[in-house]
Amino acid sequence: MALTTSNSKSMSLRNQPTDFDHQRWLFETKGRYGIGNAYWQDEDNVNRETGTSLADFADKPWKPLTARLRFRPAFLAHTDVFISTADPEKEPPLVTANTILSILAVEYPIEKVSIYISDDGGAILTFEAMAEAVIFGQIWVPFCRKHNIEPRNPESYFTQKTDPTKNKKKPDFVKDHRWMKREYDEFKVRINGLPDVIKKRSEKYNYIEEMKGKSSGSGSGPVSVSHTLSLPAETAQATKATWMADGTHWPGTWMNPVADHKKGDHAGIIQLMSKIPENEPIMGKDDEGKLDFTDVDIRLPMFAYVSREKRPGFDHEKKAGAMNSLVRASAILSNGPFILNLDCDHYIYNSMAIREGMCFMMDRGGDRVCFIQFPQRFEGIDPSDRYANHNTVFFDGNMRALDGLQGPVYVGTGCMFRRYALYGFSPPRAVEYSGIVGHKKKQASTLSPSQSLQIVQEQDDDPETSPNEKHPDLNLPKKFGNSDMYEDNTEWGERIGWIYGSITEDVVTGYRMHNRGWRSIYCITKRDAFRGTAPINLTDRLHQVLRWATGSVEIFFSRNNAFLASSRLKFLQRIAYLNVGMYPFTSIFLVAYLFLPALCMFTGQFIVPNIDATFLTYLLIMTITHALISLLEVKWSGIALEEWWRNEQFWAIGGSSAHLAAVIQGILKITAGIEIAFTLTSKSAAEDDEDIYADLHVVKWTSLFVVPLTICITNIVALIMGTARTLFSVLPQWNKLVGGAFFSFWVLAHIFNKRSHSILSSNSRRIIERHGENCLVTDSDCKLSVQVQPTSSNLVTAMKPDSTVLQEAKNQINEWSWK
Ligand SMILES: O=c1ccn([C@@H]2O[C@H](COP(=O)(O)OP(=O)(O)O[C@H]3O[C@H](CO)[C@@H](O)[C@H](O)[C@H]3O)[C@@H](O)[C@H]2O)c(=O)[nH]1
Ligand SMILES: [Mn+2]
Repeated sequence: MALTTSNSKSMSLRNQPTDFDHQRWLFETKGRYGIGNAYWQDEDNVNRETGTSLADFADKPWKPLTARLRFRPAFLAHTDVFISTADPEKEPPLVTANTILSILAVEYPIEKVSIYISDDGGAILTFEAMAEAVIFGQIWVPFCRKHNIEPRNPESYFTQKTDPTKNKKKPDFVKDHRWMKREYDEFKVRINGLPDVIKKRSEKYNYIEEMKGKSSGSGSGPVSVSHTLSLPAETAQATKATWMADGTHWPGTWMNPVADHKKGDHAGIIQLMSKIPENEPIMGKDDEGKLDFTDVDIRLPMFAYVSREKRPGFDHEKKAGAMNSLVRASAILSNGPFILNLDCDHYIYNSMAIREGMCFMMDRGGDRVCFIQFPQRFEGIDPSDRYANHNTVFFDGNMRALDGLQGPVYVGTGCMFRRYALYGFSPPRAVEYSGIVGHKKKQASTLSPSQSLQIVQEQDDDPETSPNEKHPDLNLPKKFGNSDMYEDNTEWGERIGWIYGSITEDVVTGYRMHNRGWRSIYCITKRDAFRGTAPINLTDRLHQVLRWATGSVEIFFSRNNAFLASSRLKFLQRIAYLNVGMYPFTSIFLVAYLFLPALCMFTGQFIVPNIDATFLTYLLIMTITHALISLLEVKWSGIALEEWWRNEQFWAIGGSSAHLAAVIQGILKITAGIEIAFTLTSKSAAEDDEDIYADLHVVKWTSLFVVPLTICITNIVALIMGTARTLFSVLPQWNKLVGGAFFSFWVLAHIFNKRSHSILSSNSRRIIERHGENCLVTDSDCKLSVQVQPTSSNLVTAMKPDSTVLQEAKNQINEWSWK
C-alpha cells in the first residue's frame, strides 16, 4: 500500500534555500509533492521506487518532502463517513443522492468505509432517494472504478465541460459512457418523481384503510425496517398517513403532520441501505444489458440511514446533536477510528481524498492529530464572486498560516476526525506552554492509574488542564452514560463529541481539542478533495455570515473564550481564537466610520479639528500597516486584485449588517436568554436549462439591509446637501438649508422613482422576466406590460417570489404574440 500526499507550495518551500529548484528535484528523483515528514525506516533504507536512500540526502541542505511508504492494507484504518441533511426542501434529495454516490465510489478499501447519513428532517423523500442512490450506485460505482472516473458525483461528471474521453484507454469507454448517461437521466427522473410516487402510494393506502374501517387499527402494522423507539400512536388512525413502499407507516415526518409524525416529534429510524460488504473483492461479469464489469470489484461500502428521535421540549442541538447521534450509532455498527464529516451538498471531488488525509494520521506523530481539515471549495459561484463566497484569503492564507501553529480551526464540512479525540480524551503526549508569550515548553505529565482514579473520584478538577490519564477509561460511565436513550446527565456535547450550545458547533468543537493539546492538520490537495455549493444571492449569504458571526459572539461570551484557555493552547493559536471570537465586534467601529462622511458634510467640519504632524504620523503608520496587511493577504493567498476588492466590499456590507446584528443577537442571548435559530442555507439544484446564476439577482427583503441602506441614504443626502450648500452659498443662511433640503429631496425622489419598483420598495412584488430583448413585468395583481429593456439576467428582481404569479404570467406570455 502506498500513500502519497500533496500540499501547498508554501509549505513545501519552508525548509528550502531559495535557489533550490524544486521542480527539477521532483523531476530527477521522480519524487512527489507533499508535506508529510520524510520518514525512512532503517531496514527499508532504500526507496525501491526511486532508488534513492536517506544517505543520498545526508550532505544536502534539503530533504525530500514526501516518501512513499509501503505498508500492509491491514494497517489502514477503518473510516466512517458522516453526512448531515436536515430538510429536503432546502437541501434537494438529488444533491444529497449525488453526494452519497461520490462517497460510495471512493477509492478506499471498500470493506473499510461505512457511510452514515443523518436526516434531521425525518423525511421519507430523503429516505427513498437514498434507496434509489444505492440501486443506481450498483452500476455507477463499478463504472467509476472501471474507467477511473473523476469526479464520482454523476451530476458533476456529466455536466463537465471537458472532453470525457481524455485519458480514457479502454475501448468500450464511449459506449459505456453513453449508456451510463442514459441511466443517470432515468435515475434523475426517478428521484424527481419521488414526491409524486409517495403521494399517490399514500393516497392509495389511506383509501384502503378507510375502506377497511376504523376497527383494523392502521397504526399497528409491523414497522419492519425501522427501529422505533416509541409505540405507534393510536390517534394516528383517522389521519392521512404517509406510507412506505412495503405498506407500513413511515415512522418519520408525514406529509400531513400529526403528533409523533412531524418535524421535531417523531421516532428514531435507523436502516441499512446497502448490505455490509464481504471482506474479499467480488468481481463483476460481462452482463448483457448492463456493462461489462469483468475484473471490476462490484461491492459497495456499508451505508446507513439514520434519523434520530425527536420530541417536543428537547433541545436537539442542531447539527452537533445530529452528529453525536451518528457517533453513537456508528460506534455500534462499524466503530471506525476515523470519521469524515461532509455536509449533504459537499461531495468527494477527488476519489483519493480519504487516503490523502490518512497519510497524516498514519505518519509519525500522527497520533497527536485530532482532525484534518480540508479547504472548502465551492462550485456555481458567479465569476466575479461578488459576495466573497470563495473566501480565498481565509482558506489559502489564514488557515495555512494556522497550520504552522497548532493547526487550522475546524470549520465544518470536509473534516476528518480521530474518534478517540472526539471522545474527549487528551492526546497521548501534550505540551504545556508557559512564559509571557508561551515560549517555554514542557512535556505534560502523565498520571499513574491510582492517581487518575483519585481525580475521577474527586471530580473537581478541570479535565482540560488536569494531567493526562494513563487509563482514561476509568470514568467512562460518568462521561458517556449507560447507553441511555437520551444524553441527559452525560458529557455528550459538553466535552464529548460535537460540542453543544453554539450555532457554530464546528469552531467550538475544534477549540476544545486544541485546548487539550491536540494538533490539527490542514490538507490542501492538488486536486480539490471536496466541493460544495454556497449561497450566491445577497440575502442568503448575509444570513450565513450572520450565523457564523453570531456563533463567534456566543463563543466570546462563553467559557470557550480563548482568554480562558488552558496552557496547552499555544500562544499564537490563542490569539487566532481570540480573533475568531471578537471579529464581529469590529462592526461597531465600522458602522461609526461609515457615518463619518455624512457627519462631516452635515457639520461642514472635518473629523480632526486641526491637521498637525502628530495626526499625520498616526495616519501614515496606520495606512502603511493596513496596506502591508492587504499586500500580504494578496500575496499569500494568491488572489487577483479584483477578488481582493470584492472581499473588501463584502467586508463593508457584511460588517455593517450581519456582524452588527450578530453582536446584538449575542447580547440579547446572554442578557435576555433569547434563543438563536439556525437558518439553513438553501442549496439549489439547477435544472439543465436554467441560468445557473439566476439566484444571484434574487433580492429577498431582510432586516439586515436596514443599516447598510441607512448608511447609503444618509451619505447620499449629506453629499447632495453639501453640494447644494456650496451652490446656494450666494443666498442667505436659512435659504441654503431649505434649498439644500429641497434639492436633495428632488434628486432622491428621482432616484427612487426609477428604482423603487425593482429594489427598494417592499410592497412591489414585481417579477421581471427576459425574453430576448423584451422584458415582461408582472405586478402582484398580475397586470402585464411589456417593456423593451434588456437586462443582464432572466430574473432580475423578485422581492417575494410568488410562484403562482409567475406561473400565471408565463401562461399569459404563451398567449401573447411577441413581435
Ligand atoms: O438542525 C440542523 C441544522 C443543520 N444541519 C446540517 O448542517 C449542515 C450545515 O448547514 P448549512 O445550512 O449548509 O450551513 P453552512 O453555513 O453552509 O455550513 C457551514 O457552517 C456550519 C456551522 O454554522 C457547519 O456546521 C457546516 O459544516 C459548515 O459547512 C447541513 O448539512 C445541514 O443539513 C443539521 O443536520 N441539523
Ligand atoms: Mn452549506
